[in-house]
Amino acid sequence: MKIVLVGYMGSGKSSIGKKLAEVVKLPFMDLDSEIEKTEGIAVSEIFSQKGEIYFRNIENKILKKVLDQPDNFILATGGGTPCYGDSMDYILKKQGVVSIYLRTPLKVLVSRLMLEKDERPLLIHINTENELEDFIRKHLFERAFYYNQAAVTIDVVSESITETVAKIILKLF
Ligand SMILES: Nc1ncnc2c1ncn2[C@@H]1O[C@H](COP(=O)(O)OP(=O)(O)O)[C@@H](O)[C@H]1O
Ligand SMILES: O=C(O)C1=C[C@@H](OP(=O)(O)O)[C@@H](O)[C@H](O)C1
Ligand SMILES: [Mg+2]
Repeated sequence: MKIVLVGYMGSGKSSIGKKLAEVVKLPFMDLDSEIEKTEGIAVSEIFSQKGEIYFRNIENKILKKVLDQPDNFILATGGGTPCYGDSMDYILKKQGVVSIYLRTPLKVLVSRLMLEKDERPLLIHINTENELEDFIRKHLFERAFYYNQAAVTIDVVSESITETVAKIILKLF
């Protein structure tokens, strides 16, 4: 089985994906790390040096490369991955792939991302918690159209990473 995690920034795709992969003993891949390996620079540097459009193109190409390989894996995508080009269709049509949307309440995203917003190029212009909440509310509204197409939705609420992993395993295996 190939598992692809989608969802907003801070929903826990990278942390939950890593833990899930350990538990089910499958290789873990993070699309952002794959992009960084290919480009030789950090995602934030790709945004600042080459721009978002360049990032979205390379993200779409590397997603397809990962999905086309024959081995099973757990893949954490980036928050924008399914929302550009034909990426979500490619995920949905790929044989053997189960897509999972980690649906996370706005308040939880705000509190997590307030602590980590400097690591995320789309949030660098944001200063206050109110600004962050407004930004995420609108952005999530636009992006939910893509996330909601995932085969499975897991409500993350505010339980621990281990609990969310257990929830995914119960639903899938
Ligand atoms: N229950 C939880 N599930 C997932 N992440 C959590 C949880 N509680 C706190 N976190 C923290 O929230 C952040 C989620 O970020 P990350 O895994 O990078 O998400 P994403 O890859 O979706 O942006 C991490 O710092 C993680 O440790
Ligand atoms: O939502 C987005 O557009 C992005 C999310 C990030 O990944 P995470 O969702 O893992 O933070 C990363 O791909 C990039 O900063 C853009
Ligand atoms: Mg991530």
